[in-house]
Amino acid sequence: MTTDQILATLQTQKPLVHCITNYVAMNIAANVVLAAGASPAMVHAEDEVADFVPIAGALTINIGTLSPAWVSAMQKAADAARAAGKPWVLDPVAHFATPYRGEVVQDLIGRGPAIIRGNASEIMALRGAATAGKGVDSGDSVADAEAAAIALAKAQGCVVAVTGEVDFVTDGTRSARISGGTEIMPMITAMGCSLTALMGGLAAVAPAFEAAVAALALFAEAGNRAARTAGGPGSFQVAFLDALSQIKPEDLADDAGVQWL
Ligand SMILES: Nc1ncnc2c1ncn2[C@@H]1O[C@H](COP(=O)(O)OP(=O)(O)OP(=O)(O)O)[C@@H](O)[C@H]1O
Ligand SMILES: Cc1ncsc1CCO
Ligand SMILES: [Mg+2]
Repeated sequence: MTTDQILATLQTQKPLVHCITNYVAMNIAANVVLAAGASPAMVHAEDEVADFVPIAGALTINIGTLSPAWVSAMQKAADAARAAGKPWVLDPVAHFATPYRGEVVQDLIGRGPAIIRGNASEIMALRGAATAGKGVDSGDSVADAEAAAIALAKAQGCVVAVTGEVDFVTDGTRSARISGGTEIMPMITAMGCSLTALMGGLAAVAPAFEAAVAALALFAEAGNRAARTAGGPGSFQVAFLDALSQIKPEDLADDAGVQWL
């Protein structure tokens, strides 16, 4: 499927996206999913996630503000997604920062995500590479993470998406680079978390590799448009949601900014 077909399908089907994300991201991630045309639900109680996953089109798990009850819910949700044949997307926020985060992420990877989406430092650290990242923000370039992304995709049999100035997506065999967006984007918290939620929505209606590329192309185009009017990070966030809601499938038909490798 092409990016314009994927966006058109999302907007017609309006898939329900089950998001387990962090306290920082919950509001903007839900608004991003809605602006693109899908339907978010932030559901993280351990007693209900396994019942919610089967009614959703896809699941996303972000470990940003984890704690034991949340981790248990993430594990149950991931297992339910696998059992129901629903794709799920993992966002390994700052997993290298503490042993607890690292152990949780390794456990979740073992539960079969369809896509792992992280910034360059997060993806490099998943392959044991030294990184300059300290917390949730990346300290490394995407170019330096490409080899790790390919190795990770091959080892886990999943799609890996690395974000930064120019994004990189790979399934271990095919790869793509996506350019666009603006340097204002990393100045707004939870843009990456929101992207992960949107990627889940697109993975509900398209194969994982194409869905990941489509999510990045959509973010790049919305970022380009918002940068034309924004005066800084505050107004950019508002302009970004407006732009995302105004992008039509045909606006992405030329695949501008996507380099298929
Ligand atoms: N310098 C940049 N120029 C253009 N776009 C960028 C730049 N940095 C990040 N982006 C875009 O911002 C979005 C979020 O990517 P980023 O790598 O900042 O995620 P992240 O570090 O996981 O964010 P967070 O943890 O705050 O949610 C992606 O769409 C990415 O393409
Ligand atoms: C700032 C922050 N802290 C934990 S999660 C999060 C959102 C960006 O990843
Ligand atoms: Mg992040």
